[in-house]
Amino acid sequence: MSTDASPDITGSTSAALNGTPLPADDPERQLIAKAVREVKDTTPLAQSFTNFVTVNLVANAQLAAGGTAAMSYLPDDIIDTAAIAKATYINVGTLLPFFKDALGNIARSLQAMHHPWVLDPVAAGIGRTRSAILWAFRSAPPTIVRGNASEIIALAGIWDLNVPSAGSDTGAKEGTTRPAGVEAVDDVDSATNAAIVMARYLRSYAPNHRAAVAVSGATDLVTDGDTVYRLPGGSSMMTKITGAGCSLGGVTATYLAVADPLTAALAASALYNRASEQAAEGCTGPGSFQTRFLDALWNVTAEDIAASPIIVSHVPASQNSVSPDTAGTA
Ligand SMILES: Nc1ncnc2c1ncn2[C@@H]1O[C@H](COP(=O)(O)OP(=O)(O)OP(=O)(O)O)[C@@H](O)[C@H]1O
Ligand SMILES: Cc1ncsc1CCO
Ligand SMILES: [Mg+2]
Repeated sequence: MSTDASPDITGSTSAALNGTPLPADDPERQLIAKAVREVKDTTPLAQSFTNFVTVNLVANAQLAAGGTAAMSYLPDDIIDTAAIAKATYINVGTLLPFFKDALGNIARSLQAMHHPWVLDPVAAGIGRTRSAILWAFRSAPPTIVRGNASEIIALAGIWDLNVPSAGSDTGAKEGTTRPAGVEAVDDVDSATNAAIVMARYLRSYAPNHRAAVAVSGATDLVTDGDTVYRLPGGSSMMTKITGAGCSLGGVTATYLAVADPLTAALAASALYNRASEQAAEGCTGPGSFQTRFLDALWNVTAEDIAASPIIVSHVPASQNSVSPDTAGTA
């Protein structure tokens, strides 16, 4: 890895927002606006296998963004629904022993169908059963992984991806199995290298070689493996309701139903930032915040979402040789 002063493969040196603003006329902003409008116009179905704590918020958020929802827990239901849904969301927050084999089989079926899906690796690193399920996804991986920083670092460890340590030349792995519960104990920037290496790994399996990883936090990070996008803003009230991250994963799947993975992840993150800012104005606590947040998901415009502040940095060309083959894959 790099032997100069740059401590990670993005060239980012600190938690500060390194990089340059995404220009107002960048084509990616048009793609974001198009995805947001297309969801509102076409009401696409993204199905979910999601946790029992936040299932209602996931469905309501997908509806508020303009999509539609179907929650499935039977493997044959999920496969049948995948044939009619444009994308699927799998969230491993509340597992049962039965799912140990079922979820791996479902992922392999989705892979055979070339069906795009989003994984939220909730609490990655906690429990042998969850780790076995996440391991099973390694050879039939999702199109997008969306999690908090600790989950992304832990999943990279479970998948044995060769994530270079920030500031070192050793190639040592970060966060091999770091248990973090459902809440992050790492900041978003510390998951940058894990996110880049993971995105490259995902895209090596994607039918059209397009994939993305989204890391949520005070400033969200989205990468396709070549470019890192940081999306500041939002409201810390998001940490006072359960399911902000889970429903972000569901809405990411809604956008994935109509858009490429990078655009879907950017659109969902930007929508959540703008909607949570709007919701925080005048809320009196978590209850009114959640209600106002659903209204804001409905009311924020495609133009507002596409005009969001986005900071871009490119993975240094010298590191572009990092590939799934050298990233610790089997
Ligand atoms: N301190 C913060 N300030 C602003 N926005 C935040 C903050 N923390 C989280 N968010 C936003 O909250 C949403 C969920 O991110 P978070 O990292 O909390 O997910 P999570 O840990 O998976 O959540 P959960 O597991 O509770 O569903 C994202 O839209 C993110 O931008
Ligand atoms: C609180 C909680 N426990 C398992 S899943 C979940 C929702 C947030 O991830
Ligand atoms: Mg979560």
